[in-house]
Amino acid sequence: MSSPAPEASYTFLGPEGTFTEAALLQVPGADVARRVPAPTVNAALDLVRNGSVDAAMVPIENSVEGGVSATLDAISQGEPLRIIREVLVPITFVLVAKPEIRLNDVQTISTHGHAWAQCQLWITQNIPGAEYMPGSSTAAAAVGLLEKDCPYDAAICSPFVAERLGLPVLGSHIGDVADAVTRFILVSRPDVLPEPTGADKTTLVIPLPEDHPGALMEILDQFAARGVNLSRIESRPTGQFLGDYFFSIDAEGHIADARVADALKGLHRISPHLRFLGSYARADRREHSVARHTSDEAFRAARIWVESLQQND
Ligand SMILES: O=C(O)C(=O)Cc1ccccc1
Repeated sequence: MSSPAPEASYTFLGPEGTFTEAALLQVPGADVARRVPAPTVNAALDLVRNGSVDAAMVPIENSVEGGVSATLDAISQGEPLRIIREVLVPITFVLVAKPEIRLNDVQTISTHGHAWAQCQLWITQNIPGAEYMPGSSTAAAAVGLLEKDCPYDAAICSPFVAERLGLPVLGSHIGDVADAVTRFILVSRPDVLPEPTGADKTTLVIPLPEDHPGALMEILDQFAARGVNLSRIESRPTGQFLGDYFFSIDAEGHIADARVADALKGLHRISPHLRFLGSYARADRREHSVARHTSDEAFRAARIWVESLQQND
């Protein structure tokens, strides 16, 4: 199965109006599908794990701030999941406030941690000293402003949410980087493997084995030796004990490609508890070149040659 069935149902980091919902709406058919907002990434993934919905859209990586730790950790542990699609969304932030508040009055601001981190230059220049109150998403922070006794003055969200809620905009294009992009992933249960497209990505979670000097170099060598390029590598603590880490890696190619499959075999020998989180089409459709000696044909010829040598007759 290469994509969710036409009648598929979805969850996303909500409420309505998050950048994550905008990412979900790029999935064909999602605009007319059942869409269930979830309050956190973990809650969204649990709805997939317990079968309440078919797939969840969650943020994974930002061009300015890097990996979204909550997502990297949630997909790396617990019941296995599969990434079946990635979506890129250009991000533009606005500052909205309660109706009676002017820019000079803003003392406290709520938003998602990644949005806050990406607006630091504007905040420092325009409201130095403003205090941050963490929010579960940009849209949740904006909606909160409409509630009685909201404990903060302003929120950072998308222009779309500001307009829909009718909130006064005190600053537009407040992100530090004009063309920031966030990458989102569509996650399903592990019975789905999208077909290779020729421009694919494979995501892996590789625990760093204990008492294995040079393990990281050996892990990286599995990719290098087979001409598999990496597009993201991050280390995250497992939470078990100090110094216990796993690597979250995106590699170019699909598990159906011989060089990727062969790298996975090598990785399994070094770190047997590694997790395959899926092979799926790259959002930018960029194809990568494959050297002749790492092509499917080269691997096939090498296997046939060895098998012929192993025969006794
Ligand atoms: O809070 C949102 O709207 C999200 O979807 C998470 C997020 C936050 C900041 C940048 C991109 C995505």
